[in-house]
Amino acid sequence: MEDQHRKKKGLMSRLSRKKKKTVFYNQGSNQSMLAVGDEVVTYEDVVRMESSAHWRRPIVLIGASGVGKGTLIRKLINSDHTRFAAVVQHTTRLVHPGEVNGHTYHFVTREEFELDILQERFLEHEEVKGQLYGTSVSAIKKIVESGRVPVLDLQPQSLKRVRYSGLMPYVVLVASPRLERLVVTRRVGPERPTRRRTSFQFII
Ligand SMILES: Nc1ncnc2c1ncn2[C@@H]1O[C@H](COP(=O)(O)OP(=O)(O)OP(=O)(O)O)[C@@H](O)[C@H]1O
Repeated sequence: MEDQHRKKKGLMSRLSRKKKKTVFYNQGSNQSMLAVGDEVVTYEDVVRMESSAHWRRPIVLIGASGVGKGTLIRKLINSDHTRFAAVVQHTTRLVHPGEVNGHTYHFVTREEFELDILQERFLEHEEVKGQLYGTSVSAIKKIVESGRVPVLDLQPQSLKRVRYSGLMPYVVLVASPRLERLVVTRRVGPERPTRRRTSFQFII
């Protein structure tokens, strides 16, 4: 009996030792979304988190370029605008006629954008043709506060940031169908005039 008790105690103390070993990241503030080092977390406590009336968990899709993430996001949002919403990106590009600030994009100056980068306000950002585009934590939180579920796609390398952003998203990997299916369903049309079979292999 005592032997059994000692065995159990031994197991418990091994578990709690293991738990203590795992703090590799500074998780304190908003500033701390980046890893302190490049260590990989090998163990962490996991709890089930459901969406509630107070916190809608964002849905983040990841997957190869062209697999259909954007298409799925549009379908989901169009299925119920009162429930799901797209995340409005920030950009430094000029406003085009008919575009509305805060609706199409949050239009900001390069100085404002760069300040936001320094303050780690973006989950990810990129420069395309000399203009900056980024997905901010605040744009996602705004949707959550409106009682809707933000739906967005991110690069896999942004997952570490999203992990420490406090957003607690559901992350869904959009896997590709088989090559034969891709060739049939993504037939050449006005949208994709010259898609070759080999280019599908990048999606798989
Ligand atoms: N289930 C599907 N059946 C047929 N065509 C599809 C399907 N899903 C997506 N497509 C088409 O495949 C192309 C790529 O889709 P989409 O832009 O949604 O991919 P993506 O993963 O968002 O790509 P990226 O990350 O490069 O923006 C589009 O032309 C889209 O119309």
